[in-house]
Amino acid sequence: MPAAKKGLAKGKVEEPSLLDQLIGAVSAQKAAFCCGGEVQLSNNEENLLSRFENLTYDDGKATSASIVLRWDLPSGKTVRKLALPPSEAADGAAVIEGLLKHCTPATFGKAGEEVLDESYRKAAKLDAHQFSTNFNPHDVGIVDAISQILLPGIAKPFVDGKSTFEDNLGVAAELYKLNIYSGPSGKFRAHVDTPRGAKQFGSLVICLPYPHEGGQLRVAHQGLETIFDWGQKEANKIQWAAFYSDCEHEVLEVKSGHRITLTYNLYVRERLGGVMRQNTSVNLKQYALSNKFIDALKAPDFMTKGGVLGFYCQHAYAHTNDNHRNRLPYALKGIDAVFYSTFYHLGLDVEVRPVMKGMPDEDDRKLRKQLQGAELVGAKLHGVILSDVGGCEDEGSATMIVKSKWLSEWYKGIVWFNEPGPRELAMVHMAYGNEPSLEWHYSSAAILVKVPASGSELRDKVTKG
Ligand SMILES: O=C(O)CCC(=O)C(=O)O
Ligand SMILES: [Fe+2]
Repeated sequence: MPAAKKGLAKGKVEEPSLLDQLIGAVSAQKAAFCCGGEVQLSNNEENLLSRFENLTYDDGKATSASIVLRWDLPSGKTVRKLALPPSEAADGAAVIEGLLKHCTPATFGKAGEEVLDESYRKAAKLDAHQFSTNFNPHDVGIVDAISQILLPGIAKPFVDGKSTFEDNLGVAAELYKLNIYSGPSGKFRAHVDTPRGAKQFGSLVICLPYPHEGGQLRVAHQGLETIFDWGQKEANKIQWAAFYSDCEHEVLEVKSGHRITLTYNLYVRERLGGVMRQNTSVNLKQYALSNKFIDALKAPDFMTKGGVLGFYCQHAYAHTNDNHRNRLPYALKGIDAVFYSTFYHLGLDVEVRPVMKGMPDEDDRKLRKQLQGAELVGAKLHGVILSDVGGCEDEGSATMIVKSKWLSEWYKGIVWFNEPGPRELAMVHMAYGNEPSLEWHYSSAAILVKVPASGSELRDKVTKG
């Protein structure tokens, strides 16, 4: 830590205690600037077949098949292949020499230009379009681990005009280069990677199983550093590290062998919610619901005057919690997501609203009659309403109090598909009586779709699709 160094130079201030150092290392997310690990290789076909059998990592580690690299020869007509770890029989060393022959020297970015300088970076490279591999960091849980450790430090809620959400974000790892740092002098001096666009937040390095010594990766951030030493004599595992773009890092000199790596750019991207977007990769027309609904709309006697379809969400979303409500509709899942996105993509007016079904018994007969078959639909999603109204006799019935404080409208004639699902506390107010007490009201999240009337422009548009 810089402060400690200054103190020591004067010979007055003592080294911070181990505990202080530990606290310093954990504070303000400092410790979560990089992560890494290893994945064992499995040569046994049976093990590979069952490698996704374990639900948790407590039950067994993820393993990887041995890795195959294929690359194009400059003519573009022939493809070469290298299996890793190298088998002696296949004369791995000769194949590596062949691979190196088809690589070009790796450059690095300096003041916006690609520079070749072997005193700074000595390595060979293939660009992502020049090779392919059966290895994918998603398969062995590496991308999930990065999402869990590095993403929270950068996933600030982003605003898309409608909602703010950070739980919906995930990590995309894009293959960037194959690099070979060969002994005795392969290296990459201390540098910071150039992010490729605003959504890149870090880099992932996968060290493939090939014998080498040295070539440690040093990653530094705010006075802390981690060293990843991947040298191995008997290459039997894949090792990896991921770090934020603003971390200084370097590859120390490789002493012997070849340090073969795959590098990936890490991007932050929407993980949940894509189904609800205009440019989704899901074809909503393939939902049975979509076609059935279009058929119904085509029938002249189906909701001729238009109306409202209602579907109570089947999953719980904490929709009256101020921190969570903005994530709807993007956090909808399962059948709720299918229902919402089907109608949304047909171009209809669809919203998630809180609904209070079954208001308390209403004493006032006139009001009771009026409200028969009506549901109280919240005007929008919002936090729990706490009110001190209701403590006196003349403050009206519970129904009237809720209606006056809980921003809502009465809806009659909603065509419901199902019964209310999970309920959340929506409003609390005083209740008049001998003893002071509280009255609690609950709402369910529901998806409401406005069905256009027969002959309307919108209905014609939807049916002609
Ligand atoms: O190979 C490594 O460990 C790091 C490589 C690196 O820093 C880079 O490709 O920018
Ligand atoms: Fe780098």
